[in-house]
Amino acid sequence: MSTTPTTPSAGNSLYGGVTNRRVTVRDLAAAKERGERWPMLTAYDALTSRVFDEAGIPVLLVGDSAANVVYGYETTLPVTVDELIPLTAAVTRSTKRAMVVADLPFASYQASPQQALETASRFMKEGRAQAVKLEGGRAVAPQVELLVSAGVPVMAHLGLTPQSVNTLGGYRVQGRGDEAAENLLKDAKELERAGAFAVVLECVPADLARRVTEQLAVPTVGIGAGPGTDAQVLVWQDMAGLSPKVAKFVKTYANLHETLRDAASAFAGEVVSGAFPEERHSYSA
Ligand SMILES: Nc1nc(=O)c2c([nH]1)NC[C@@H]1CN(c3ccc(C(=O)N[C@@H](CCC(=O)O)C(=O)O)cc3)CN21
Ligand SMILES: CC(C)C(=O)C(=O)O
Ligand SMILES: [Mg+2]
Repeated sequence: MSTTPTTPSAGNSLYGGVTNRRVTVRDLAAAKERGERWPMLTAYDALTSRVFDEAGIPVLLVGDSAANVVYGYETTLPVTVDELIPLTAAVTRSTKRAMVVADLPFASYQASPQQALETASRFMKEGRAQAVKLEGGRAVAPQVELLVSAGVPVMAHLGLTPQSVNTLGGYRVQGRGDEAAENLLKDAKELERAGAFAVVLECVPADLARRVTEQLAVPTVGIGAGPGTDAQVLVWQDMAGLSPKVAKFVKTYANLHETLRDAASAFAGEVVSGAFPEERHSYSA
């Protein structure tokens, strides 16, 4: 498989720069020092993650959003470690260059740092992930500390944390108002202190995300957090126009829903009419 990005960007060491090895946490730290932005996409299977690796996406997240886009659950809460590990293994097997980050699912890390390490070790041993992501503020700082001390790079996730949808009261913008903003900023600093190598900021006001980005040494990854973060992430099916409904923060760069529906309809029509298969699709004796 190709590991050379098809659309290298001159002057960006990360996007199009690193070629013959996996992207590391040090590459991401260096990118922030140079003021270079980078993209992250979710990935859940072999063929699409290969495409994203080829496109030069430096970080792929096997998101617990697989609950929604792969398994068809309403929220991310039901998805299990056993459901996510095979997807993680498929993504790492099919990529050569991207750093693969595995989302730890709901209730697989919150109970204790020990639980977090047991779960993370499965994602690394069985899924061959290079890093894990977990949701939450200072409450999970002890988890981050133990994981990092054990050699597991940890990406943090603040703001709209979908695993807490039931305590947040829905998928709403977080960090509005002075008190909530200061609280989120403190969480971000505490997670950085605990050793997180990056912090996802989901659905927070753009000015707050910019402040967090300025005050942290580690990169921030925004989703619905405005243009001031170091990186941007989207769920790939949202970005590619496959998801039936998307949040306001999504921009669609393709219309896969229409493209695939038209392909399926064309196939169906030709089967019904007998136009497919032709002789060239058939074997002789
Ligand atoms: N396909 C997909 N894309 C995602 O981005 C995503 C998932 N699934 N599953 C897990 C979470 C859930 N996410 C969501 C879901 C809905 C909104 C949403 O509808 N937000 C409102 C904000 C309303 C407000 O407070 O102003 C919106 O209208 O955009 C946001 C994030 C993000 N994650
Ligand atoms: C949207 C990203 C940040 C995520 O956590 C997921 O896809 O699960
Ligand atoms: Mg997630």
